[in-house]
This record gives sequence, C-alpha cells and structure tokens, in this order.
Amino acid sequence: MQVNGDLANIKTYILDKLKAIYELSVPIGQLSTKELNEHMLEITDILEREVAVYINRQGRIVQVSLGDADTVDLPEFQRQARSDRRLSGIRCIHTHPSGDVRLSEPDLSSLRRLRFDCMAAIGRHHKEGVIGSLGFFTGEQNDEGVEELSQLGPVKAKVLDQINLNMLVTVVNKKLGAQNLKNTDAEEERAILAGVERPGQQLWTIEESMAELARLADTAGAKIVGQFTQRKEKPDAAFFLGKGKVSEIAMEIQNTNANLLILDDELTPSQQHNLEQTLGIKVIDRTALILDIFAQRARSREGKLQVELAQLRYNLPRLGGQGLVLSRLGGGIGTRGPGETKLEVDRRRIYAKIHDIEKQIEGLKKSRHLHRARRKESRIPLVALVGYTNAGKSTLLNKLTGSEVFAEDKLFATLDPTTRHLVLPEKQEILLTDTVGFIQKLPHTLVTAFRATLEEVQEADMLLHVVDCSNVNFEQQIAAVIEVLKELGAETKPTLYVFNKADRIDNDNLRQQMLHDREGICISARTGENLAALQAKIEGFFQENQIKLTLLIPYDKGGMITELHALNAVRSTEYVEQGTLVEVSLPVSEKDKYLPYSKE
Ligand SMILES: Nc1nc2c(ncn2[C@@H]2O[C@H](COP(=O)(O)OP(=O)(O)OP(=O)(O)O)[C@@H](O)[C@H]2O)c(=O)[nH]1
Ligand SMILES: [Mg+2]
Repeated sequence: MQVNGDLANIKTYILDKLKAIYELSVPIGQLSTKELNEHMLEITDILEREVAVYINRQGRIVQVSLGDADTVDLPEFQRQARSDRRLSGIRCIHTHPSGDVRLSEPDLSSLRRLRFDCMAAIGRHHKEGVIGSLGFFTGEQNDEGVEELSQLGPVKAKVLDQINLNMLVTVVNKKLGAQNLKNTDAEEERAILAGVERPGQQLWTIEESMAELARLADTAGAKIVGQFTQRKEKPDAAFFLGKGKVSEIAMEIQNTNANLLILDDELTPSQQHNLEQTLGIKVIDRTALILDIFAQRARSREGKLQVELAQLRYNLPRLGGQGLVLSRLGGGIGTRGPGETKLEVDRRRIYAKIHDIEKQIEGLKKSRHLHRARRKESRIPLVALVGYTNAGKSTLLNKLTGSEVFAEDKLFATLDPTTRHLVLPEKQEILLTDTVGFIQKLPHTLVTAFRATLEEVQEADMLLHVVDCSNVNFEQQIAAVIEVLKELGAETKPTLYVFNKADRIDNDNLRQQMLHDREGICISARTGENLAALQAKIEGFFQENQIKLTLLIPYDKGGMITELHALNAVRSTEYVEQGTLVEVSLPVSEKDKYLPYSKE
C-alpha cells in the first residue's frame, strides 16, 4: 500500500509505521479507535508533521498520507458529479502537531471540496491526553446558498468515538438529497473573477479592467462571489494563472459555492480545459462572456446570425476528446445561443451549421447592398455614433431624433444598428445611425463577426465619437475605440468628439482639458445641455466639408449639370470637345455620384 505526501528524507522504519496503518480498521459507524489515534500521533510526535488517514464507511483505511490534509488526492475516491451534493462516503482523520486541534481554514475547505462524511483533527493535550475536534456538513444552506458546516470540540478523542456516524451521515444525506431536487436547473451562476496584471503592458490598471469585467458579468446575469488578481510577467502556459493562485481559487470555490470562473483575458482552449479539470467548475473568458451578452441582446436576424457564428467558431477548438466541459456542466453563460436553443456542441453539426449561417449572412448582405445603393441615391449624408459601451450613444440618438431606441445603464444595450432621419435647424438633413458599443480587449473574432453591422461606420461621412467624460477612464476608452476604428479602416474619417454626461462634471478646467486639441464639444444627452451647439457643429461640418472637383460631363448627361446647379455647386463652366468641363464645390456626401466624371 502506497503512502502519499512528501516522503523525502523519511527513515525506513517510519515509512514502515505509516504503511502499517493500512492494517488497522475501525468498527462500522465509529469515527476512529484508540489504537489508530495512538499510531498516528506517535509518528507525528517523531516528525512534527501531520499524518492523515482516509476511511470508508466499512471502516477500511483507504489512504494514508504525510503532510497537509489539504493536498490529498484520493484515487479511489471518484469525484462526484457537481450536481450530486451528497456526502462522499469517506472521512478524514488527521493530526495537528501543535496540539491545537481546532479545524483550520484549509481543513474546512477540503471538507467542503471533497465532501467528506466528516473531518477530524486530533492531537495531544498535556492534561487531557488525546483530544480532537470534528467538522461536518449540517445539510442546510445559509441565505447565500453556502452549505453550512458544524463543528464539535475540542473534546476528548474518546467522546468523538462515541458519536453514531451512520446516523449522522443518513440525516445529512437526506437533507442534501432534498436540496438536490430544488437546486437542479434554476441554479444561479455564482462567479469568481480572475485577472493577471502584466507590468508595463496595459493601458488599463488591473483594478479598472476587473471592475469592467464585473459589470460585464453582472450584465450577463452572474452573481459575483469572489475576485482574484495576480502580477505576472506572462501568463502560465498551462493554467494562465500561477499554480498557487489556482489553489487559492479552488479553496474559495468551496467557501463560496461558486460554479463559474471568469478570466479577464482570452484563454487558450487548453488553459480553459486544464482549469476546468482542476477546479471542477465551468471556466470562461472575457470573450465568451461578451459573446454570451451579445447572444442575449441580438434582436435582428442578421445580428443573431453573426453572434451565433462567432460563438460556434469560438467553441470549435474548445471541444476536447470528451466534449466541452461546459456541456457536461449544463447550461448558463457560455452555452446560450441567440435563439431559443442551446449552442450546438457536436463537432460535425457545428461545421454544418457554420456553413449554413455563412450562406444566410451572405444572402442578407446582398439585400443590404441594395438598400445602401438606394440611400446613396437620396444623397443624405450618413453620420454614425460610435463610442465606448455605455457612453450614451442611444440616449443621444433618442434625444436628437425624438425616438425611443433602447438605452440602459448596462453594457452593450445596443447591438443592432438603428438609423434615423434627422433635419438639423439650418435644414441640413442627415441620417444618424446608432451602433454597437466598443470595449477594450474586444475580441478580434467579434469585430470580424460584426463587420457587416459596422459597415455603417465604414460608410459614414462623419463620425460622432461619443465619450462618457464622467468615467475616470475616458482617455483609455477613447484609445480603445480608436483601436477598433482602425480595425475597421475608419480611423481617418472626419470625427467630432462628443463629451457626453457633462452634467456629471462641473469643473470647467476639466472640460477644457478634455477638448484640448480635439475637435469636440461637451454636452449632456440627459439634460439637453449644448445640444443646439452640437447640431450647429454637425451642420457646419457639412457646409465646410465641401470637396472641390473638376468634372468632365458628356453632353448626353446634361441632366447632371442641372442637378449640380440645383446643389449650388458649380463654380465655373467650359465647353470642350468631349463634354462640359465644370469646376464644382460639392458636399462630401455628394461626391460618389460624380467621382466617375472627375478629371483627377
Ligand atoms: N448623467 C447622464 N447620464 C447619461 C447621459 N447620457 C446617457 N446617460 C446614461 O448612460 C447610460 C447608458 O446610456 P446608453 O444610451 O444606453 O449608452 P450607449 O452608448 O448606447 O451604450 P451601449 O448601447 O451599451 O453601447 C444610461 O443609463 C443613460 O441614461 C448624460 O448626458 N448624463
Ligand atoms: Mg446603445
């Protein structure tokens, strides 16, 4: 029989003593025996180290180990399904060399984690002799859903051996069994958040990024029960986090009953798999979390298709030999598709579905192109609201156009672009379009997926970059938005910065600072402050942003000359052999139609 733990430098005669423990047994229903206790304590006295034994309900000793009770890993002891809350059928008795037999935090944590029938610590007391204390599940949960533990002792070890263990186990299991029925299905998602700070690598402090992750998790409907961060030059290849941090989290999972771990950065499929295997709970990353929120929020047919496609592509490399751990662990965040159904987890069916969705998106694209051609025809310039999520884009659109686009104090309130027609005070007409908010670490897969939706941004004649200036990170948010604009090839578009939520700041200096060398304005979409000035600025832009062209219009396109006059665009006219040569000054929004005739 094998003895577990760190056995380096252990003398053979002590090793033999440890092995001899396997010869002992305990009467059914009794915690321990005097003989077993003495045997363990004798070794502890010599080595000043913990000795732990694990006993099954038949009273057979299934494992002996030297060292922390916490580090035990019992091979015989099959880990139960997460949903099975009953006791494991194994109990642990271990020694405390100090003689202080109260159960420590790690003791209680492994009691929870391994769902022992009970856990006892024993030691020697100078007067009382061998004493011990006992911890066990009561079978009840507190209001937070955390299972309660009860402790008995310290008392003489003899007293502990009088407890009827069979009775205890039966009663507790009965209560736990009743809860099993209650808990299945509607199980709430209790999340622990974790992130790694890479010194000198990030624009955002780890606290800021974690706070945002918490908001995302909250938006997705998870309850946050713990948070861990760590400084690390580069993420661990196997676990993303360091081993020590993983153990700390394992302990916290037991203490808080968490069933979900969310990492603030994108995990590789193998890191995700390893963490799930080690911790026994579902593990997702920021990308999966954002995808999940998108899945819940997409409304248009195209939006839904785009999200589902991104989710399927994200999940594909994460399907291990035995299938996604996610799928084994049931539903919730990361498994919800945009439709009624759960996300597909069968590899072959995923391929088929991806193919199918790509075809559908292609079809929708065609009809959108038609739509866009018609819009160009109308010659009304397109202005796109872009900005960080929750900056107030939808609120501004509503305020300016008197519409009621969904706006909410949640991240990613808007997913589908909405376009409204607006006539500005000086009669300039524009189309104003609201778009999905951006976020730092916006996964590349998502930018690609939403490229179609974001075509509105690429097509726009002007961008209104809405900034929540009451957010302390607004500069970083601006930088994050510019990053995404770059990916879309839209960073050089004429942009007006709209510093929104000015009602929340009354410091004039700050207002000046914000604007510094940016073309911008401070407004409040909520109170309406400066909205008239904003409209004037937009209008001014279209009046200013005229483009000068020399056109050669063939004589059979005479109608165009009439149109150009109607636009008040003609600056000079000359008749040459191939047609009319006109110098025009056109609003930028008009140029597309005439570019084919440009001489340049
Ligand atoms: N105090 C204040 N709050 C505002 C202002 N404008 C918007 N908000 C609030 O900010 C929150 C987010 O507003 P939304 O309009 O949904 O923001 P959004 O940019 O469309 O967000 P996403 O669609 O999630 O990208 C809401 O709770 C608004 O009421 C403002 O000028 N002042
Ligand atoms: Mg919005």
